Amino acid sequence: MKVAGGAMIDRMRSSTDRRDQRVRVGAVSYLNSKPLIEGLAESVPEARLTLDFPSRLADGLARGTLDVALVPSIEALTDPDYEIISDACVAACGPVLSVKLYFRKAPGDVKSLALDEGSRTSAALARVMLAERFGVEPRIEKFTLESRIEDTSADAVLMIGDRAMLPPEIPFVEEWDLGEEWLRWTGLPFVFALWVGRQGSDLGKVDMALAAARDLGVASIPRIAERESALMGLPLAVVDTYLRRHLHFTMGSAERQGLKLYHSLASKLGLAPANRTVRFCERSVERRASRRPATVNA
Ligand SMILES: C=C(O[C@@H]1C=C(C(=O)O)C=C[C@H]1O)C(=O)O
Repeated sequence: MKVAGGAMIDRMRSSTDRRDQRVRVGAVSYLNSKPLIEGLAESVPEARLTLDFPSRLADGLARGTLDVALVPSIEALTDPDYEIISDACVAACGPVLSVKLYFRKAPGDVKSLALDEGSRTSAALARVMLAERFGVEPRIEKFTLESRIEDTSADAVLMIGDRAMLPPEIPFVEEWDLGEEWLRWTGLPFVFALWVGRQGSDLGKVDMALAAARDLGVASIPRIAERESALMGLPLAVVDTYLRRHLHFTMGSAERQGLKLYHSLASKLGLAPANRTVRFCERSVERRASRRPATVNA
């Protein structure tokens, strides 16, 4: 008999204690995920939607307190039972605007790196780029969700999500947009987050609903941008351009290629399990051509 570890025990407990039988869906609370969850709560009443930071969603899925989550793309490799259940994703082909690495020293001289606590994928991507391109493997520090960039003295600081969309008030010697750097380096789009569930779990119609919510969300970007810019206090043009031009929300073959390359580079550095490939649930493989906006790289 296999002895259950902490995460497995949590998972067993959470599945036996449950009175609420609704499918527990976790989505990222950042602006970038709004087009993926448009109308989702209403369209699948048999699901319960919660919003949180990406790293916390990954922990919830691992512990079994979530059945499906929009997790950092590196997390798809962490459990052999995981599968990607939708072609809906958060991706960029060029500058992403909300994943920034700020340098106090030239990249080749970085000895300490503060990583946004909300991130897993960009955190590993920053380390991959520094190792592969500059041969540096800095000491890692945590950049907490409450911290301001002035609070850390690390040589480089990674910030993601809504707070990364505002320019820092202190000067840095160099700044990378990781979507832009990845495209320049590999010629491929980058997938930041994707919908993952456990193979064999009964998700009802949730996987279909995720694609439908994305289609509705993408068609509703002008309305979402108006609503969110007012809530966030950001200019409408910035929010609209971010959602319409910088991000895209469908995983096609180029995105899967980018994901595969990223996973192999992360594994090589010991940041993801080696010799594991992600499993795509049949319905998650997009049959249409990739719909990246042509203007992004122009
Ligand atoms: C584009 C972004 O993608 C996010 C980046 C993630 C990560 O680095 O782990 C996870 C989820 C995405 O929502 C962003 O947060 O700005």
